[in-house]
Amino acid sequence: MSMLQTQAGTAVELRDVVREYGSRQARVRALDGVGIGFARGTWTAVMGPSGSGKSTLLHCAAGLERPTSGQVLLGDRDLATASERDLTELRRRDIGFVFQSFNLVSSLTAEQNVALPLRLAGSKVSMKDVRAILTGVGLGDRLRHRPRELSGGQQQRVAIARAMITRPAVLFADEPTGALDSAAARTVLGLLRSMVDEAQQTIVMVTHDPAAAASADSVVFLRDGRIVDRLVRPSVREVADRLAALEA
Ligand SMILES: Nc1ncnc2c1ncn2[C@@H]1O[C@H](COP(=O)(O)OP(=O)(O)OP(=O)(O)O)[C@@H](O)[C@H]1O
Repeated sequence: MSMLQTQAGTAVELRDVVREYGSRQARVRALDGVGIGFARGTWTAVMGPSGSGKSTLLHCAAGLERPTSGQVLLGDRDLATASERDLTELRRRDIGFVFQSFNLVSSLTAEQNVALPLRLAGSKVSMKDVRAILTGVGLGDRLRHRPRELSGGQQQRVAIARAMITRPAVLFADEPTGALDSAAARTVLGLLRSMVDEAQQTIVMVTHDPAAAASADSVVFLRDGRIVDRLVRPSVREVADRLAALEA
Protein backbone atom coordinates (compact mmCIF):
# COMPACT_ATOMS: atom_id res chain seq x y z
CA MET A 1 0.00 0.00 0.00
CA SER A 2 1.20 3.50 -0.81
CA MET A 3 2.30 5.76 2.05
CA LEU A 4 -0.22 8.23 0.77
CA GLN A 5 -3.23 6.34 2.00
CA THR A 6 -5.09 6.59 5.26
CA GLN A 7 -4.86 3.56 7.50
CA ALA A 8 -7.76 1.11 7.27
CA GLY A 9 -10.80 2.45 9.08
CA THR A 10 -9.59 6.04 9.06
CA ALA A 11 -11.73 8.64 7.29
CA VAL A 12 -9.30 11.56 7.35
CA GLU A 13 -5.74 11.74 8.54
CA LEU A 14 -3.49 14.75 9.11
CA ARG A 15 0.24 14.08 8.99
CA ASP A 16 2.63 16.62 10.41
CA VAL A 17 0.46 19.52 9.27
CA VAL A 18 1.93 23.00 9.61
CA ARG A 19 -0.09 26.08 8.70
CA GLU A 20 1.49 29.51 8.80
CA TYR A 21 -0.09 32.84 8.08
CA GLY A 22 1.47 36.14 7.16
CA SER A 23 4.89 36.99 5.84
CA ARG A 24 8.28 37.09 7.50
CA GLN A 25 7.90 39.92 9.99
CA ALA A 26 4.40 38.90 11.08
CA ARG A 27 4.47 35.14 10.70
CA VAL A 28 1.95 33.20 12.79
CA ARG A 29 2.20 29.43 13.07
CA ALA A 30 -1.44 28.45 13.57
CA LEU A 31 -0.74 24.70 13.32
CA ASP A 32 2.64 23.45 14.44
CA GLY A 33 2.98 19.84 13.31
CA VAL A 34 -0.42 18.27 13.88
CA GLY A 35 -0.79 14.52 13.35
CA ILE A 36 -4.16 12.90 13.94
CA GLY A 37 -6.43 10.31 12.35
CA PHE A 38 -10.20 10.44 12.58
CA ALA A 39 -11.58 6.90 12.61
CA ARG A 40 -14.63 6.11 10.51
CA GLY A 41 -17.86 6.07 12.46
CA THR A 42 -16.52 8.22 15.29
CA TRP A 43 -17.24 11.72 16.50
CA THR A 44 -14.33 13.86 17.65
CA ALA A 45 -14.56 17.26 19.31
CA VAL A 46 -11.71 19.75 18.98
CA MET A 47 -11.21 22.18 21.84
CA GLY A 48 -8.61 24.64 23.04
CA PRO A 49 -8.09 28.26 24.06
CA SER A 50 -8.90 31.07 21.65
CA GLY A 51 -6.27 31.23 18.92
CA SER A 52 -5.01 27.68 19.55
CA GLY A 53 -5.69 26.65 15.94
CA LYS A 54 -9.06 24.88 16.07
CA SER A 55 -10.62 26.56 13.05
CA THR A 56 -7.38 26.26 11.11
CA LEU A 57 -7.29 22.52 11.83
CA LEU A 58 -10.89 22.12 10.68
CA HIS A 59 -10.34 24.17 7.52
CA CYS A 60 -7.19 22.24 6.58
CA ALA A 61 -8.87 18.87 7.27
CA ALA A 62 -11.87 19.89 5.13
CA GLY A 63 -9.82 21.14 2.19
CA LEU A 64 -10.99 24.72 2.67
CA GLU A 65 -7.42 25.83 3.31
CA ARG A 66 -4.10 24.33 2.33
CA PRO A 67 -1.45 23.52 4.88
CA THR A 68 1.95 25.16 4.52
CA SER A 69 3.44 21.66 4.79
CA GLY A 70 2.30 18.18 5.70
CA GLN A 71 -0.42 15.93 4.35
CA VAL A 72 -4.18 15.76 4.68
CA LEU A 73 -5.32 12.35 3.50
CA LEU A 74 -8.89 11.50 2.57
CA GLY A 75 -8.74 7.91 1.36
CA ASP A 76 -5.89 7.88 -1.16
CA ARG A 77 -5.98 11.60 -1.91
CA ASP A 78 -3.85 14.32 -0.36
CA LEU A 79 -5.85 17.52 0.02
CA ALA A 80 -2.63 19.47 0.63
CA THR A 81 -1.50 19.01 -2.96
CA ALA A 82 -4.77 18.31 -4.82
CA SER A 83 -5.62 20.66 -7.70
CA GLU A 84 -8.22 23.38 -7.07
CA ARG A 85 -10.56 21.50 -9.34
CA ASP A 86 -10.17 18.24 -7.43
CA LEU A 87 -10.58 20.07 -4.14
CA THR A 88 -13.83 21.67 -5.26
CA GLU A 89 -15.12 18.28 -6.31
CA LEU A 90 -13.96 16.64 -3.07
CA ARG A 91 -15.64 19.30 -0.97
CA ARG A 92 -18.85 18.80 -2.89
CA ARG A 93 -18.88 15.04 -2.89
CA ASP A 94 -16.95 13.76 0.09
CA ILE A 95 -17.18 16.46 2.72
CA GLY A 96 -20.10 17.99 4.58
CA PHE A 97 -19.86 21.28 6.44
CA VAL A 98 -22.04 22.75 9.16
CA PHE A 99 -21.37 26.23 10.55
CA GLN A 100 -22.44 28.12 13.63
CA SER A 101 -24.31 30.60 11.42
CA PHE A 102 -26.27 27.91 9.48
CA ASN A 103 -25.42 29.49 6.07
CA LEU A 104 -28.75 28.62 4.46
CA VAL A 105 -29.91 30.42 1.33
CA SER A 106 -32.64 32.73 2.61
CA SER A 107 -34.71 32.77 -0.58
CA LEU A 108 -34.92 28.97 -0.76
CA THR A 109 -37.24 26.64 1.14
CA ALA A 110 -35.91 23.94 3.48
CA GLU A 111 -36.35 21.40 0.67
CA GLN A 112 -34.56 23.57 -1.87
CA ASN A 113 -31.68 24.26 0.52
CA VAL A 114 -31.20 20.54 1.11
CA ALA A 115 -31.36 19.79 -2.63
CA LEU A 116 -28.81 22.50 -3.44
CA PRO A 117 -25.58 20.46 -3.07
CA LEU A 118 -27.01 17.85 -5.47
CA ARG A 119 -27.97 20.53 -7.98
CA LEU A 120 -24.53 22.15 -7.71
CA ALA A 121 -22.90 18.78 -8.33
CA GLY A 122 -25.13 18.27 -11.36
CA SER A 123 -26.61 15.12 -9.79
CA LYS A 124 -30.14 13.94 -10.22
CA VAL A 125 -32.25 15.28 -7.37
CA SER A 126 -34.70 12.87 -5.80
CA MET A 127 -37.25 14.94 -3.88
CA LYS A 128 -38.22 11.73 -2.12
CA ASP A 129 -34.68 11.51 -0.68
CA VAL A 130 -34.73 15.21 0.22
CA ARG A 131 -37.99 14.79 2.10
CA ALA A 132 -36.78 11.61 3.78
CA ILE A 133 -33.67 13.31 5.13
CA LEU A 134 -35.65 16.35 6.35
CA THR A 135 -38.13 13.99 8.00
CA GLY A 136 -35.18 12.22 9.59
CA VAL A 137 -34.07 15.45 11.26
CA GLY A 138 -37.62 16.05 12.51
CA LEU A 139 -38.67 18.62 9.91
CA GLY A 140 -41.10 16.61 7.82
CA ASP A 141 -43.73 19.30 8.50
CA ARG A 142 -41.47 22.23 7.55
CA LEU A 143 -40.47 21.29 4.01
CA ARG A 144 -41.67 24.48 2.34
CA HIS A 145 -40.61 26.89 5.06
CA ARG A 146 -37.88 29.44 4.37
CA PRO A 147 -35.05 29.95 6.85
CA ARG A 148 -36.60 33.07 8.46
CA GLU A 149 -39.74 31.02 9.18
CA LEU A 150 -37.71 28.49 11.16
CA SER A 151 -36.17 28.62 14.64
CA GLY A 152 -32.38 28.59 15.00
CA GLY A 153 -32.41 24.92 15.98
CA GLN A 154 -34.61 24.06 13.01
CA GLN A 155 -32.35 26.03 10.65
CA GLN A 156 -29.35 24.11 11.94
CA ARG A 157 -31.18 20.84 11.36
CA VAL A 158 -31.81 21.92 7.74
CA ALA A 159 -28.10 22.73 7.45
CA ILE A 160 -27.23 19.25 8.77
CA ALA A 161 -29.67 17.63 6.33
CA ARG A 162 -28.08 19.64 3.53
CA ALA A 163 -24.60 18.50 4.59
CA MET A 164 -25.75 14.86 4.71
CA ILE A 165 -27.66 14.62 1.42
CA THR A 166 -24.49 13.76 -0.51
CA ARG A 167 -23.55 11.11 2.12
CA PRO A 168 -20.14 12.65 2.74
CA ALA A 169 -17.25 10.61 4.12
CA VAL A 170 -16.81 13.20 6.86
CA LEU A 171 -19.00 15.88 8.38
CA PHE A 172 -17.10 18.90 9.69
CA ALA A 173 -18.92 21.12 12.15
CA ASP A 174 -17.67 24.51 13.33
CA GLU A 175 -19.46 25.46 16.57
CA PRO A 176 -22.71 23.85 15.36
CA THR A 177 -24.51 24.64 18.63
CA GLY A 178 -22.84 28.02 19.22
CA ALA A 179 -25.91 30.04 18.25
CA LEU A 180 -28.51 27.76 19.85
CA ASP A 181 -30.22 27.72 23.23
CA SER A 182 -29.54 24.64 25.33
CA ALA A 183 -32.71 22.75 24.34
CA ALA A 184 -32.08 23.26 20.60
CA ALA A 185 -28.41 22.40 21.14
CA ARG A 186 -29.37 19.10 22.76
CA THR A 187 -31.59 18.22 19.80
CA VAL A 188 -28.79 18.96 17.33
CA LEU A 189 -26.26 16.99 19.40
CA GLY A 190 -28.69 14.06 19.60
CA LEU A 191 -29.03 14.15 15.84
CA LEU A 192 -25.25 14.08 15.35
CA ARG A 193 -25.01 11.18 17.79
CA SER A 194 -27.58 9.14 15.85
CA MET A 195 -25.70 9.80 12.60
CA VAL A 196 -22.57 8.33 14.11
CA ASP A 197 -24.29 5.37 15.80
CA GLU A 198 -26.79 4.50 13.09
CA ALA A 199 -25.17 5.65 9.84
CA GLN A 200 -21.48 5.22 10.83
CA GLN A 201 -20.91 8.85 9.93
CA THR A 202 -17.57 10.42 10.86
CA ILE A 203 -17.84 13.82 12.53
CA VAL A 204 -15.14 16.33 13.45
CA MET A 205 -16.52 19.24 15.46
CA VAL A 206 -14.93 22.40 16.84
CA THR A 207 -16.66 23.69 19.95
CA HIS A 208 -16.13 25.92 22.96
CA ASP A 209 -18.92 24.19 24.86
CA PRO A 210 -17.88 21.37 27.23
CA ALA A 211 -21.41 19.89 27.09
CA ALA A 212 -21.23 19.68 23.31
CA ALA A 213 -17.70 18.23 23.43
CA ALA A 214 -18.77 15.60 25.96
CA SER A 215 -21.40 14.38 23.47
CA ALA A 216 -18.58 13.28 21.16
CA ASP A 217 -16.65 10.00 21.45
CA SER A 218 -13.39 11.77 22.17
CA VAL A 219 -12.09 15.27 22.68
CA VAL A 220 -8.72 16.51 21.43
CA PHE A 221 -7.19 19.62 22.95
CA LEU A 222 -5.04 22.10 21.07
CA ARG A 223 -2.66 24.67 22.48
CA ASP A 224 -0.41 26.90 20.40
CA GLY A 225 -1.13 24.87 17.28
CA ARG A 226 -0.27 21.49 18.80
CA ILE A 227 -2.41 18.62 20.07
CA VAL A 228 -1.64 18.44 23.76
CA ASP A 229 -4.24 15.97 25.04
CA ARG A 230 -7.03 13.62 24.12
CA LEU A 231 -9.86 12.40 26.38
CA VAL A 232 -12.03 9.42 25.47
CA ARG A 233 -15.70 9.55 26.48
CA PRO A 234 -15.08 12.26 29.09
CA SER A 235 -17.73 13.77 31.35
CA VAL A 236 -18.70 17.43 30.90
CA ARG A 237 -16.82 18.15 34.11
CA GLU A 238 -13.62 16.50 32.89
CA VAL A 239 -13.76 18.49 29.64
CA ALA A 240 -14.37 21.77 31.46
CA ASP A 241 -11.53 21.11 33.91
CA ARG A 242 -9.05 20.21 31.14
CA LEU A 243 -9.99 23.29 29.14
CA ALA A 244 -9.70 25.56 32.16
CA ALA A 245 -6.23 24.17 32.87
CA LEU A 246 -5.17 24.94 29.27
CA GLU A 247 -6.57 28.45 29.44
CA ALA A 248 -4.87 29.21 32.75
N1 LIG B 1 -6.20 34.44 7.88
C1 LIG B 1 -5.33 34.60 8.89
N2 LIG B 1 -4.30 35.45 8.81
C2 LIG B 1 -3.42 35.61 9.81
N3 LIG B 1 -3.48 34.93 10.97
C3 LIG B 1 -4.49 34.06 11.13
C4 LIG B 1 -5.48 33.84 10.11
N4 LIG B 1 -6.36 32.92 10.55
C5 LIG B 1 -5.95 32.58 11.78
N5 LIG B 1 -4.83 33.25 12.14
C6 LIG B 1 -4.08 33.12 13.41
O1 LIG B 1 -3.81 31.73 13.62
C7 LIG B 1 -4.00 31.38 14.98
C8 LIG B 1 -5.03 30.26 15.08
O2 LIG B 1 -6.31 30.77 14.68
P1 LIG B 1 -7.63 29.88 14.70
O3 LIG B 1 -8.73 30.71 14.16
O4 LIG B 1 -7.37 28.57 14.06
O5 LIG B 1 -7.83 29.65 16.27
P2 LIG B 1 -9.09 29.10 17.07
O6 LIG B 1 -8.56 28.14 18.07
O7 LIG B 1 -10.11 28.61 16.11
O8 LIG B 1 -9.59 30.41 17.82
P3 LIG B 1 -11.05 30.85 18.35
O9 LIG B 1 -11.41 29.89 19.44
O10 LIG B 1 -10.78 32.22 18.91
O11 LIG B 1 -11.98 30.84 17.19
C9 LIG B 1 -4.38 32.67 15.70
O12 LIG B 1 -3.23 33.20 16.27
C10 LIG B 1 -4.90 33.54 14.59
O13 LIG B 1 -4.69 34.90 14.90
